[in-house]
Amino acid sequence: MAEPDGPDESEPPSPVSPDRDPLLDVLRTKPARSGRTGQRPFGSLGDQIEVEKYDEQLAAKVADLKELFKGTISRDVLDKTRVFPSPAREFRHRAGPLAVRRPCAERQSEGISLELSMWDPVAKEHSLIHPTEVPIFSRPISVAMEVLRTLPIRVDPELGEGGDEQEWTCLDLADASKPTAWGRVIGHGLRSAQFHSTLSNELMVCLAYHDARLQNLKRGQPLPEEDDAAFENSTQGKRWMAAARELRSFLLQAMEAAGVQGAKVDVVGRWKRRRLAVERDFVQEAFKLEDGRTLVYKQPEGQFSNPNLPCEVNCLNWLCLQAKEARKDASASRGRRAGSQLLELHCGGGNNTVALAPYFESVQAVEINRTLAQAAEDNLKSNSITNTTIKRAASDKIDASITAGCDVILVDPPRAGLDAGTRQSVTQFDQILYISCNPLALKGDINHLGEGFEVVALAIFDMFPYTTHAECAVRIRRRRKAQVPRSPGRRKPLLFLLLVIGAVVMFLRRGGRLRCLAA
Ligand SMILES: C[S@@+](CC[C@H](N)C(=O)[O-])C[C@H]1O[C@@H](n2cnc3c(N)ncnc32)[C@H](O)[C@@H]1O
Repeated sequence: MAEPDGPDESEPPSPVSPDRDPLLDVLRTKPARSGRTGQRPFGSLGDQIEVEKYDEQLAAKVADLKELFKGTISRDVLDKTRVFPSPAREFRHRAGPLAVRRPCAERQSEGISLELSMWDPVAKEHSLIHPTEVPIFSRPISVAMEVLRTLPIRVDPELGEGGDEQEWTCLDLADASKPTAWGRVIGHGLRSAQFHSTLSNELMVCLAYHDARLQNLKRGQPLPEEDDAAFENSTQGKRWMAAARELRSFLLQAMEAAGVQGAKVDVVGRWKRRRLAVERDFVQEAFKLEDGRTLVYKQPEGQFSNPNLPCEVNCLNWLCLQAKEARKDASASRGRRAGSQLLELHCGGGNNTVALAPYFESVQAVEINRTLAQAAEDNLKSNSITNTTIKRAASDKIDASITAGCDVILVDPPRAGLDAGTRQSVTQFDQILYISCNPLALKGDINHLGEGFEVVALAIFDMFPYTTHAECAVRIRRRRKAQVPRSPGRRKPLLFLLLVIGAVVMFLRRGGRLRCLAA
């Protein structure tokens, strides 16, 4: 879903109730808000989440999606759509970046020291996030959000409500008579916070900072206090690390108090071209697939990963089944070895790669983003995958040496769908697996393949509950020659050829008869 190093595309879209804003209305009537994706903009978490209506809302979403795919996917396949619901609460393992705000005087007096807010593109304002009222975040994330609000972190006065320049002191939690030093360090320049958790209760909190001095520095140019050009050894870096360790221990205590089992917390600080991590700048995800394997994934800070992990596991299980089907299909029509080599584009950190590799003899995986390509390499190693090569490249710029021999392709493009070059190369494959977080782009790309291909399986994963968004996946195969429906346009040249042949035969026969008469 994410552009390389671009904005995080895994943000929660605006919650909507199905009767107010059905998908089709959004897709058909709203102008494209993010480039050519035609998608509704991602938005804030309001007060419209109705957990008790989850099933009803999902049913409406599925009906809308089936309606959308009518004419592109056969009736038979639509009827057999596999729908994978999400848990109705605590399903989101990513949140942010959420803007940090200084609370109004009234909230300060209630012990709130910072607020987290999100830009609401519908209301056109920042709306505050109260994780307890919006029960979609994983436990580690909601506990961390809640505790951050009350820790003595002193954010810059300019982040306050308009005109709220009032001074206030954040007192040390241990000694309520002393102002806290670590809270000042953590709060100084803090602009946003991002959260990333795992099913095994790991949590990474990433704090993004503004430092006016860095704006004008050239790449590689040090700050005055960076004696040996290393931020972590500068006074500022050391002070931040000490403060971040304090913060981490408060977060860990809060997890324990909330009964979050086996919690592990990391805190990362990010400035322009500078980054510090208390321990690690990634989380390690682990889960079990239906084929019995337990997979482990390193997910680097600030990079793409699917936000709804239960849905992600369903998606991987479905892909493994479809990989088997694609191979069976390919070998039935083209011989035993057909379908044994996979080309995967947009492999990211290797989520699908690691899951699918054992289902093929070899895999070539392509990713444009350097950090993700490296994470994919690491993930292959930690899962003992040896039949896969990762190539860092743009999907439309890969040469024949990579694609040679591959006859199954998997694509998982960003929200905009396939670019023109990749669309073209996909048509060379007999078996196509396509995962998409944008049904509209998926539909366009399937239609572009034309009549030579057919969708044979469709799955809907409810990756973004309470919104109009969903993740869809399809298996597409090239039709066998006899199955390709002839369009009237294609019949015309054939008809013409038959007429010409008929005329020539008639002419020859008449010529022969004349010669006979002359003899
Ligand atoms: C929706 S994500 C999927 C990532 C991965 N398959 C996963 O499940 O984690 C799309 C991925 O495509 C990558 N990407 C975007 N444009 C690309 C391009 N032109 N060529 C190759 N990869 C690209 C992004 O960096 C991102 O990792």
